[in-house]
Amino acid sequence: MGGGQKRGRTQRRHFKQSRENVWKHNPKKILPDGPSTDDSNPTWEPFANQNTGFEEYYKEQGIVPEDEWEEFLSLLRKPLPAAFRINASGQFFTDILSQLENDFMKSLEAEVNDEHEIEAIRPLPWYPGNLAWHLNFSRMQIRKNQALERLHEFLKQENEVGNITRQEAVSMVVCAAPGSKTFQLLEIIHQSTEPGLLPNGLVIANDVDVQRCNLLIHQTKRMCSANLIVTNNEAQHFPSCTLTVDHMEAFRGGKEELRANILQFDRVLCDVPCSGDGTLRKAPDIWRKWNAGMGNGVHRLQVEIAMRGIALLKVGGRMVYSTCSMNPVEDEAVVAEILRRSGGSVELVDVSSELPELIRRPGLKTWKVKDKGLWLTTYKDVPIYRRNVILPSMFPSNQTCGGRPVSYDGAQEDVEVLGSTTGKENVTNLRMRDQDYKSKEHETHCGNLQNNKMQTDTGETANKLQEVSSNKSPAAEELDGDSKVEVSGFPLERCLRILPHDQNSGAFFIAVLQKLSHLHASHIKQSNNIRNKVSTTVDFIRKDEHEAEIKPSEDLHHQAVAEAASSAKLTADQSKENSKTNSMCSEVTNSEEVVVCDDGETGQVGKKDVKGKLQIQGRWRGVDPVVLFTDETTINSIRSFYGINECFALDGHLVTRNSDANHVKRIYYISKSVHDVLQLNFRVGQRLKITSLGLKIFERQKPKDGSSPCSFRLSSEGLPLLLPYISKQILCASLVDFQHLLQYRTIKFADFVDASFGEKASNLMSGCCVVVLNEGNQITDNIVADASTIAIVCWKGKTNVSVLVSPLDAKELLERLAVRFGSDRGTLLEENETNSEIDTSKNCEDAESTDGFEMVDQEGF
Ligand SMILES: C[S@@+](CC[C@H](N)C(=O)[O-])C[C@H]1O[C@@H](n2cnc3c(N)ncnc32)[C@H](O)[C@@H]1O
Repeated sequence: MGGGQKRGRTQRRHFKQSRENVWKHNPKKILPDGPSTDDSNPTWEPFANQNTGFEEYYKEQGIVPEDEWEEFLSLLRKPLPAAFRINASGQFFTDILSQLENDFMKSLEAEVNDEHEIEAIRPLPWYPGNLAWHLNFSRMQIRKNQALERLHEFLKQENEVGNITRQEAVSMVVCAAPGSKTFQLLEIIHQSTEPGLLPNGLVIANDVDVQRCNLLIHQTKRMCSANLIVTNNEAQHFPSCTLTVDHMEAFRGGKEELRANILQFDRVLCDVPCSGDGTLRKAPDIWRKWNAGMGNGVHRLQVEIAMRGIALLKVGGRMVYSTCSMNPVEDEAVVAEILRRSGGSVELVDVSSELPELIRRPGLKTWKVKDKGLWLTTYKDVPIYRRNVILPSMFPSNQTCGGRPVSYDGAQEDVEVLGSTTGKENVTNLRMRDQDYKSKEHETHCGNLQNNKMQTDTGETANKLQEVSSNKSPAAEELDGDSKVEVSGFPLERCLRILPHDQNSGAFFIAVLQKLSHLHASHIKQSNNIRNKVSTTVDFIRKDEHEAEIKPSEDLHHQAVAEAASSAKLTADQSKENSKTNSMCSEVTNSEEVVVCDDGETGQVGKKDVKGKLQIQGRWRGVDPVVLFTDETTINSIRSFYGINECFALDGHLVTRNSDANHVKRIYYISKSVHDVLQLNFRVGQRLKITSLGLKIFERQKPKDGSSPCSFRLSSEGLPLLLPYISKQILCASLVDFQHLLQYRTIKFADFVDASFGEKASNLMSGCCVVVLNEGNQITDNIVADASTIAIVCWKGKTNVSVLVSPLDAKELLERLAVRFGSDRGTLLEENETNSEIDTSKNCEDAESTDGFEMVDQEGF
């Protein structure tokens, strides 16, 4: 795997930047007032864990009642306890659960050191099946505490092999950390399918940052899923993969086929980029950096990404919008803007009865915006020269200077006089920390407002503009009297905010949205107009002639196309982005999934597509094209060598990143759902920039002596999928011989305890083989494998059998066998560590027993 090591180092460096590190060279002095200033005398000092700007901001926003404020701050200043989730689709998940419940929980009883907690380690009460766990120690404490050493080792190892995933407790509610939420989504689709079958669905995970894409690929590789595509597009311009009006001409009379050719999603998770102040406990450097402008700065992008998510959603589908920020400008304001722009096509779902054990707070109905030290309660107060930064959508009413909301007509309902709606009645089912919770700040605002209706005039606006032009700040004057506050009429209390002191976690914001009908083309156009209005400097979406042709009364398909059109036609605009994309790609030329593209050959497109393909070469340069692997000779030789049952389809399911079949090194298996998306992507001219897809199933491996008739070995990741369909090159070993193989890595035929096993092994064809653990001393002539079968990929040489499993995986498997079958764990593990030094590749060239990816410990333990 060329470049694995290099990539590992780069990733480590990249992710170390955000690590828990409270003693760090701090070149900037910390002002008591918040953000730092330049300082030529660098000091070595711990990160400040206070920022008066932060405190003032959140007190004013009223996200925490006054009597909880000290507790809130005190928790924010403590390191975040570690949390992890057991991979329920892992073969050993019940063993791991039992080890945690029966071994670690008991043995660590004495180790509690936190006044908030009575147990050292406990399952999260709101997460089903005891599959998510909370440790009352930060990762730093775990690393340093000797009593926790055994637990630390256990967590590290299980995390590395994919049996558990470190994940922040509150982010388990939904979505993906660098891969962990995607992993969780994959688990969900796999669990809903019978063992041994591939799910009908798929997950497309997208990130604009190619380094994060690579980390995500690494994390999700452990899930061994053929139903994943990782893309590297800008989310706000995520391609539609929808056949547009031009294409539709070619499909007259074939609407059914056309329907199948629209890429729309049942679920979308928008875990958007944010200021991240909900992660203060694990990233304390945010204390130093935080300022109110951070939230304002990402609001526009968040709205754009969320709206793109809505456009890509099927009618009836749901989207989760989430941030790890507590800031209402990034949270409620964005949700309100989605509802406003969607014009009744989207509803905010009441999820108050879900996960009743999870303590959460309702979303705010009112908030303010802070800019350059000024508190702004309404857009009318925004000085003209700040209007390209502070947008109407940041305020609860989205009211412009003209007194009208800038969105669709129905958005008028969004403006209410404060006091008329608090939304409190909608949140009675939530398990609140304080059932009567209602921010005192809110009450104050409400009280003040009841006598102060919102101004919807024009005269006052004119006065303000005059004041602005004379360089005075009308906002400052009005705020002195705290005379008015806007309140959103949307049911924003249905959003949830989780605060650190609710359950000793980080902070998180979640909103669940459901698409009720297609977005009206005019809303899309209006959104574009809004963008043009609010900023003359940003031109996100090119005007689209086809959009205007689509009549709202046309059939559903047309509406779906209209929705998608907002970015389907971005292709031309995206050429502007090319230089950026290309430079990103050039950073990853050594990676496994994203490598330098020598030619644009995809091998799968018709004449018409070739033109598109050449354009794509420019746009996606630096990314190897995905190519369906159709070389019949090779496929037949693989099928025949391993005796792969005909009912296991290979045709149309194998892809590579190399168009020259003779030089293909790795073959990936893709599900039918991934195949369909891939075909659609070819048809629309490869708009999706795919960095990885499917499951590595075969790898080229030549025996030194050329004795094996098959030049591809099985990959460990692909084995569980293929195993039930293999009838040749497969052996059944007793527990002791299986353990010896893992332990010594290479064993001569004559040295197996079970002589008949050695004999059968010697009779196999040279090359790759599979050794299955014979758990119940079954008759071994007819091996029936299923999802619970324990098996490893090996190599049959002239005189011996060697394992093609990484030393780490071998160690883990030995440990699991020891726990399950009660073998002498200590001896076996010690010996295994010694033997892992043995060169496993002595039988064959290119033997990659470790799969070559250096572990990144950022998200580990
Ligand atoms: C809060 S993180 C969450 C992402 C992911 N769910 C995770 O936890 O790793 C935001 C992610 O958005 C990515 N991002 C930032 N801007 C983006 C954009 N315009 N399009 C797509 N991804 C973007 C960042 O690289 C980052 O990985």
